[in-house]
Amino acid sequence: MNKRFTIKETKLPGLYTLKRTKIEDKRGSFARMFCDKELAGIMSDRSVVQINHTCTAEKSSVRGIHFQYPPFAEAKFVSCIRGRVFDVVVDLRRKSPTFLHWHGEVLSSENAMALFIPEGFAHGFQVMECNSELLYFHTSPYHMPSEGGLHPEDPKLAIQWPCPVINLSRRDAEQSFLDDSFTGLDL
Ligand SMILES: Cc1cn([C@H]2C[C@H](O)[C@@H](COP(=O)(O)OP(=O)(O)O[C@H]3O[C@H](C)C(=O)[C@H](O)[C@H]3O)O2)c(=O)[nH]c1=O
Repeated sequence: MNKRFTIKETKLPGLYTLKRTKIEDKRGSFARMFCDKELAGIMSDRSVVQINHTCTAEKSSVRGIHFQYPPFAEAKFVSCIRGRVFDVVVDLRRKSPTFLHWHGEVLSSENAMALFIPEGFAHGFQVMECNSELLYFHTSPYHMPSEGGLHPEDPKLAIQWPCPVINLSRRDAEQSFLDDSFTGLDL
């Protein structure tokens, strides 16, 4: 059987795009969403401990940008199973040569693209089609006290969102902008 994922590293070390192989026939298509054997090279000794699902109704809505502090820092495998989103990750690893750099990737059910996001990155997305749905595979359990967040319109990040940012949760809208006191995560 041919490989089920095409894996490529991005310009942010440790962040990978994965394109699912769609097996298509007259009924439609079949794709594998996760495979510990084929993804062992990037999953390493991590395992999936939680799977979350979000549905976001209105185009231009933004969720995020979130992360968890160590020891609850998590790797996330994010896939879009309906619609289309502009997915954004920010490198928060203090020792990284790309500290505070961001990467944007269009994930859609159509392009079958996913992101593997290692520990030390913050994640958010903007909906580009209404009623878009994401699946997240997490390698660390949700731990609310360890949650951290960045404001999606933080000038220090200068994220180029494709549409005006709307529908932020109260928590996200109230995130303060980064200042020089933020030195990142020590991972
Ligand atoms: C993340 C999470 C949340 N929750 C509860 C907490 C709230 O009562 C409710 C909604 O949480 P929140 O508003 O933080 O959901 P999002 O804004 O979609 O957050 C997510 O969106 C960004 C883009 C992400 O990458 C994270 O996976 C996640 O933080 O679900 C849970 O019960 N378990 C969880 O793992």
